[in-house]
Amino acid sequence: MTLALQVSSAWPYTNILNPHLLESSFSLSLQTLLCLKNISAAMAVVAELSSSSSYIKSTRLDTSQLSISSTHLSYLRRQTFRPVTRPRDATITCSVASDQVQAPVAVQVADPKPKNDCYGVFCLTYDLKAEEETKSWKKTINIAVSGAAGMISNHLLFKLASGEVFGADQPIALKLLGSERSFEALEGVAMELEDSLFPLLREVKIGINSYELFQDADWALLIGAKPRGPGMERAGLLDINGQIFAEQGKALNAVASPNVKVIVVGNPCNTNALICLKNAPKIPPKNFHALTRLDENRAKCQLALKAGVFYDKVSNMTIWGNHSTTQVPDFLNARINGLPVKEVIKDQKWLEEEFTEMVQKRGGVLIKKWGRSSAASTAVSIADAMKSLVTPTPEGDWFSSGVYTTGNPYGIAEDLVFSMPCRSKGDGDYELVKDIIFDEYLLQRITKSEAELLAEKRCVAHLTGEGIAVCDLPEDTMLPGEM
Ligand SMILES: NC(=O)C1=CN([C@@H]2O[C@H](COP(=O)(O)OP(=O)(O)OC[C@H]3O[C@@H](n4cnc5c(N)ncnc54)[C@H](OP(=O)(O)O)[C@@H]3O)[C@@H](O)[C@H]2O)C=CC1
Ligand SMILES: O=C([O-])CC(=O)C(=O)O
Repeated sequence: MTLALQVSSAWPYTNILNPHLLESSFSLSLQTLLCLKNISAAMAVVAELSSSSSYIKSTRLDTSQLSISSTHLSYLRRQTFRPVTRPRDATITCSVASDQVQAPVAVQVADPKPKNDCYGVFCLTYDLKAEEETKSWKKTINIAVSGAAGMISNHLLFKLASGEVFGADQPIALKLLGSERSFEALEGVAMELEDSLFPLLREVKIGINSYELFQDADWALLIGAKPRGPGMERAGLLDINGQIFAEQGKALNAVASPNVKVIVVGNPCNTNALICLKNAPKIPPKNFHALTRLDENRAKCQLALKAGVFYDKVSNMTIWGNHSTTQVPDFLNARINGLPVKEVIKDQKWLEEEFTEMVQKRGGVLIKKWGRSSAASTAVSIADAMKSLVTPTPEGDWFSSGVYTTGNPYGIAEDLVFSMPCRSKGDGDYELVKDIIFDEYLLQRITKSEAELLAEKRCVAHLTGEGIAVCDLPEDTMLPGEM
């Protein structure tokens, strides 16, 4: 919106710094500052804005425009200012000659509809339809990301912004959710996004309020979660993280696009996804996914290594069940060069024991080497999971995703989020693959993972609206990253 102001030296520029006005990012034209008399006065203001105010996060001055971007509402709250309801984005223009002195006049609000908060360069307005190169682009989609200052996001956001997932004609808006703790880091992330000059990245918003950040989200990538600390019981982790995902489910239900696609990454991701969907009754349960694509990718890699082929020759790889050490990498239905795995790798013992355990515990082995959990490969797998939903699945193949079991054709207990084989037409939706074969070994392993998820579900009953929680989790299972 536009605020028309007449500015004079009698209107001290410190008013510009009024935190109530600074409720959101705004820009001042250089011309406005020239009202303060001359260019050196303007430069002095810039210097002072930069140095004296802790809530001014960056200033930029070029020959035509000074933009001061700062200020998230929540950030201001931390500065103990109590923001009042103000226009969110203001352009202050000056209509007086630089040497004129005038008394301040009343602020006129030209457009009462507030524009969303935005970060830095992403506050500039643009018209995609006005440019030849962007005229044919699709409508901008909103992608909300939680845990946006974390390690996985740090890889993922740049892949999304590059156009790798949605293509070169799909502009995107990133809505980055952090917390009090991570707000500064989130600003760092936003600055790096600014400096990357991605043509497709049209909007970036950062904040700590899921109801603001999830507004009209077309995709929600829920990555933020508390890691399991030393001495923490799995039941404790389920409860702490479950509360985060219950809250985020409510926020999605209230403000996201009704057909939002949700990918839950934060662990324990299957049960977090179940909690999230139970708290979002307006969104189809089918739209919720728990990320098991990393497990699929890990399994493909190990089969390729054993068979002595490159990993692009491995297809039809299903991960069944929970993203935990009970997950089942299905070598019965997988293929190498189009042939059943068992025709290529004849070592059944290796498949049942070494291969299976290697995939289940790959995350933990990596943590031992790296000193931190898989971040880059997880980001790649999130991008893969999204691409699998927005591009048609190649004929005869499928991908794995943790999805809602109700109506599944495999006899898996209803009302869980369970990794299963899916195919997509590329419309964001998926269907479960029907022609799957089972043997005793596979069924037994699937049953173990199912039992674990049923136990997790009982343990979070207080978060899914199903009564009192009872935690009888199996002792011998862990997250992939735990050792
Ligand atoms: N499904 C899968 O295949 C995989 C899942 N994961 C899981 O993804 C999640 C994120 O991993 P990664 O990015 O490496 O982790 P990081 O620790 O780098 O970042 C995670 C973010 O989670 C948020 N967070 C931390 N503690 C809490 C808390 N108590 N409450 C709310 N949020 C918290 C923090 O953001 P903020 O302070 O902004 O809230 C932090 O930035 C983890 O749960 C991890 O186990 C990891 C690898 C694979
Ligand atoms: O347990 C973790 O946090 C890491 C994880 O999920 C994985 O590597 O698959």
